[in-house]
Amino acid sequence: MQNLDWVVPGIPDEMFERVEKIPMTKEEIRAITISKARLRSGWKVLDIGCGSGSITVEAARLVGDGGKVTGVDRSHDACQLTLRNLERFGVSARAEVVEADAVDYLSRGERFNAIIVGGASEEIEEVISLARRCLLPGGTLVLNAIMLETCTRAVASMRASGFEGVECTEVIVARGMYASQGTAMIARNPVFVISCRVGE
Ligand SMILES: C[S@@+](CC[C@H](N)C(=O)[O-])C[C@H]1O[C@@H](n2cnc3c(N)ncnc32)[C@H](O)[C@@H]1O
Repeated sequence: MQNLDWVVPGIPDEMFERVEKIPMTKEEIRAITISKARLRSGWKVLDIGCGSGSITVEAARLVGDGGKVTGVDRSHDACQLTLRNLERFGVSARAEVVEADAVDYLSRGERFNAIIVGGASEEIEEVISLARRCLLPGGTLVLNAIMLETCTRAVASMRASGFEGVECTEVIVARGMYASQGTAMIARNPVFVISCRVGE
């Protein structure tokens, strides 16, 4: 396996185990999403809709041995894949994976320093309002959305829930594909990264 001595997010996509039909947040989106979460060493992080586990893995690398990441997904196969990717990158001891629906899990009321949401767009208002109650002072919430409607609903809901520093970034990435005559830039789908924080 490629050397992973760096500490900033940026594990190449191809290093993760992938399974057909289980989505994965792509490398550049992942880096921006994690940057907006302002993760600190020792933090407790919740990754809702952990999918292939790429965000769970990167967060587990960043929070260090004193921190902990909980990946939650309603798909059994996604949970199993996340567990395998945690193992693959040697960070299983800093993480747990729970098979559950986002709203059900957040309703348990466990407290976190940061919550990252990659799924659950249908019930985004409820997820945001529950996340507000689960976040510790100074905590951060970051959501990824592909639909404009989800983005506007999320921004309105964050403001209504009393979050500070609500911001939305649309990330449009094009990657070079090398062909015999040169390099064609192939666009990926735009993704909204919506973030906010709880006051100290
Ligand atoms: C785009 S993927 C997230 C990818 C993930 N961030 C990664 O790095 O691989 C969205 C995931 O959210 C999960 N999901 C969607 N709605 C959910 C809900 N209501 N509760 C729990 N998980 C949900 C899906 O099963 C899917 O695995």
